[in-house]
Amino acid sequence: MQAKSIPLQAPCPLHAMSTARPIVWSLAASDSGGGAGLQADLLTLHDLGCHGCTVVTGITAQNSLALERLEPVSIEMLQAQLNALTDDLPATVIKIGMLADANAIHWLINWLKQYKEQHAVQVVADPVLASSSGYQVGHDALLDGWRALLPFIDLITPNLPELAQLSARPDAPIAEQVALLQALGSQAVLVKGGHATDSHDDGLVCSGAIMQSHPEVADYFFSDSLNFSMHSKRLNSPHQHGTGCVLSSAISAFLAQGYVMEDALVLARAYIQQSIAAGYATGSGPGALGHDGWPCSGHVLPRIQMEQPPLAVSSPFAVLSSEPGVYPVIDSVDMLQQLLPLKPGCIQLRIKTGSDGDIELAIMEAIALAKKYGVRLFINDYWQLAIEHGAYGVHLGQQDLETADLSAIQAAGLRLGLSSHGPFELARALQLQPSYIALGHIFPTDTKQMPSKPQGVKRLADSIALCGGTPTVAIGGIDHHRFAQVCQTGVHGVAMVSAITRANSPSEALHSFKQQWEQQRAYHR
Ligand SMILES: Cc1ncc(COP(=O)(O)OP(=O)(O)O)c(N)n1
Ligand SMILES: Cc1ncsc1CCOP(=O)(O)O
Repeated sequence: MQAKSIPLQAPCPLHAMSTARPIVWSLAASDSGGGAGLQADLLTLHDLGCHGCTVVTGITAQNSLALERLEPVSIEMLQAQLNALTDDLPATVIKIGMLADANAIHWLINWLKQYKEQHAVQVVADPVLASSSGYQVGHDALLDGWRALLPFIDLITPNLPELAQLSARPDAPIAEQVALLQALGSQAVLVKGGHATDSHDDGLVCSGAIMQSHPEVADYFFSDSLNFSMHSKRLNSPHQHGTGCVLSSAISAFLAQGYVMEDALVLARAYIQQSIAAGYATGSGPGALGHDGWPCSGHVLPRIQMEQPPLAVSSPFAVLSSEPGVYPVIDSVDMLQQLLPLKPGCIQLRIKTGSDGDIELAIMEAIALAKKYGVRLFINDYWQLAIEHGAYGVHLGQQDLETADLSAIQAAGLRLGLSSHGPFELARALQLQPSYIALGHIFPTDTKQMPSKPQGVKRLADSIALCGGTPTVAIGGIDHHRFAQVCQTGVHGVAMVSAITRANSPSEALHSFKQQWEQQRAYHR
């Protein structure tokens, strides 16, 4: 197994932000100390490329040491603020924080019900039931109000004490407490494990024991279609006032930017990690989080755990001998024969139909031919045959991870390429330390039905930054018109199906892409 490292460019992310800022409303209370509440929400939303509007639900007198007084605003004033925003500044996402009065919650439920019937809006709620300094915001009537609000919330983000209050079952395992919230109408729940971290690896038991010395913080996500946990290194900064507000605002911002829920959660967790690291003292108590912009470094990404036992490998997969470069993805030995003399950076055999016998024959022939020309051949899906016949590498999708024997691929010294379709899958792929990560689809494609939306080059650049030293390959809808902008992101390889295989002359098309690649790489190095 070779260990030659590839010179990788550190691309400057183009940022996933455009000049048009999606609007997010924050319904929350003002924190006179500036570290939490509306103030933290606005800083976060702006930092992540959104425009924050505020609906003040209450005013607090607090500093870094204590919350001394809280005054709810009147229902009339709530209504006036919401009316003012509705016509002129409609929300993409509504973030709800501290609600200080049970009557106001019941009024809000009716209002939200109507608003959601008329507008495509997502609602993220952080049920602030007690301040971090110990001030109890609510009692039974407020809790009942929150429970009645649950069916109108797309994601609720309680910490463990808040979950215990909402479920009224503090001693039950987390999953049981969440099931109670789901029975009341919760669609998705993110339980923040930062407070009590008797962090059992199955994530399902909460003894309530405080173990602030535990090296990891874990958050647990539950929805109808997906459950997973996110694990991050515990940062022992004293300056963590407002973390819940920043997390829920960050999730709202990423949702408003068009990310699906699991991607928004992973990016928000990365943002929190970065924000805690940038925390700073304000007064003589716990200070505020820093706001350091779009997450663009892999070390802030959480470790994702979905399965029992978790997917793991003991060491990195074999590294590529050089960057992937121009990377045709083809489905026949015939096409391989046409392209190999042009020596593409890599090539992939991706056969989706045919008998087992024909497929094995094709794989054997392809491996022999690629060796003859000294071209690195990846086999899509058929990892056992790739091992058996000595391919250079294997390319797998995330669903293939459920059945593939990663240790066997690694032990055989084969390189592993993994697909990803967004930050959640990217984080999951990175923790397996593959030889490269494919990022796609970048543009609309007719070649394959995709469950996700095209990412575009801005997100491609952001993902490349998150991958750090792991080589990246862009795929999906890349043709002659789009090739240059893809190369400019600093990606290490460009995989293409139709732009090469459906060209009048596939070999001429490959030749031209190779020339452009050399020019672009020389220019951007
Ligand atoms: C380089 C490269 N990137 C992505 C894919 C897609 O692989 P996968 O997710 O396994 O989907 P199928 O190719 O099996 O449809 C790829 N093949 N190559
Ligand atoms: C296999 C695959 N995986 C993500 S997009 C894609 C198809 C890419 O094909 P094309 O280059 O023709 O758009």
